[in-house]
Amino acid sequence: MLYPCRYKQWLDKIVFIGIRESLAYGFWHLSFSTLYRSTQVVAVLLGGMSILTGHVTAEQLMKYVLYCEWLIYAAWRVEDNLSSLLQTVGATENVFQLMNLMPSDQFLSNGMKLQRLMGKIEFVNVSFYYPSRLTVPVLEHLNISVRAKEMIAIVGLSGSGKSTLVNLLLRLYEPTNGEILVDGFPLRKLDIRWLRDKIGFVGQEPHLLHMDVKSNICYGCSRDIIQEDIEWAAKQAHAHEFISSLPSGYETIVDDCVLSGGQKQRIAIARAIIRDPTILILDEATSALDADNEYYISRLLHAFRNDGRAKRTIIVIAHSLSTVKAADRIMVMNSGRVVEMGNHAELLHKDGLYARLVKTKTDALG
Ligand SMILES: Nc1ncnc2c1ncn2[C@@H]1O[C@H](COP(=O)(O)OP(=O)(O)OP(=O)(O)O)[C@@H](O)[C@H]1O
Repeated sequence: MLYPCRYKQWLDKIVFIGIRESLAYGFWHLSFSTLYRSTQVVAVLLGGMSILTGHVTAEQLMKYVLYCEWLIYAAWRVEDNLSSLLQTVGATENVFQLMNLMPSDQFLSNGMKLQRLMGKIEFVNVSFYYPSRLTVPVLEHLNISVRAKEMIAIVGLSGSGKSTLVNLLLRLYEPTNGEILVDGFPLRKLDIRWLRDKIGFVGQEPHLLHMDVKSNICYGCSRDIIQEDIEWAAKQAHAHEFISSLPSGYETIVDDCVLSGGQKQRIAIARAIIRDPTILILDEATSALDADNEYYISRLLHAFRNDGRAKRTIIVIAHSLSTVKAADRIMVMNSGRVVEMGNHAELLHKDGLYARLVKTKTDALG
């Protein structure tokens, strides 16, 4: 009941401010119009009498009325502009407050940069609560070890903590307890920019920026990229064909509303693999793909797994059996804990949660 109550309080506040603003505007316009019109009436009445008595000429009266009108109109405009100016000053203050915010500590401190990242990942007794929900444990005493160049699939019921685990690995949050190690070094001691540069991440809802496809694919990539690299990445992600059919091919301007969910996901996958990351993380990155494209992406993961040169550590949160089967090991999560670990055949044989997930939804596990 806490959230609806707070929401209502804010709505009431907005309504109160809105009513006050409308009343103030109404009062101001009423008084100004009254003053404006009555000035004209008084001027014409008094001026008319003065013309009759011969004190002023009709021409002088007309000039007087016109000057008054201009003056009042100008005063009105000044007031209008002044109130816009005050609103702008208020908004600018907020913008400056945001600009003055300091980056978080992890960006300010210079952490370690390893000579070569191998991609070994360990979670040692990691527990985690989101700062906004300190009473609900999301991960509890997690102990995981992912070997360098291993492909791990994470499956589990919705809300079991799969994305949270990835958020911790990306250091978007710090574990409440325990330690995450990368190549044996504590994650919090590594240079976060350097580490993120070595990680390719595709999230559940990838965002495209309003620029051409080419720039969207190489966005955030620190090495020099040529057109062949971009096309190679797009081909790997099975995006080349649809990109080539766009009006200007790789130069077509796109954004979030122009492409379908599956097309955006394929561009995001191309964006992740063009960086040649040591660690590739896919969080439900194929959820919007049709069966054909899903199959091709799982083949790509297969290729990464089997080709010695392309091998990298891959963590994939997936809902599809074809992707999950491509993994060396499958990690099954339930209520923030790892409840099963093994390959597809071993887990089926175990007849636990994984087997149940496979049985209930033959091709949907995440
Ligand atoms: N930013 C957040 N603040 C508070 N609680 C959160 C936040 N993000 C997730 N949670 C909670 O943490 C729990 C785990 O969420 P998480 O997204 O990690 O699960 P998931 O297994 O990835 O689920 P799904 O498969 O539906 O994506 C859920 O109960 C969720 O409500």
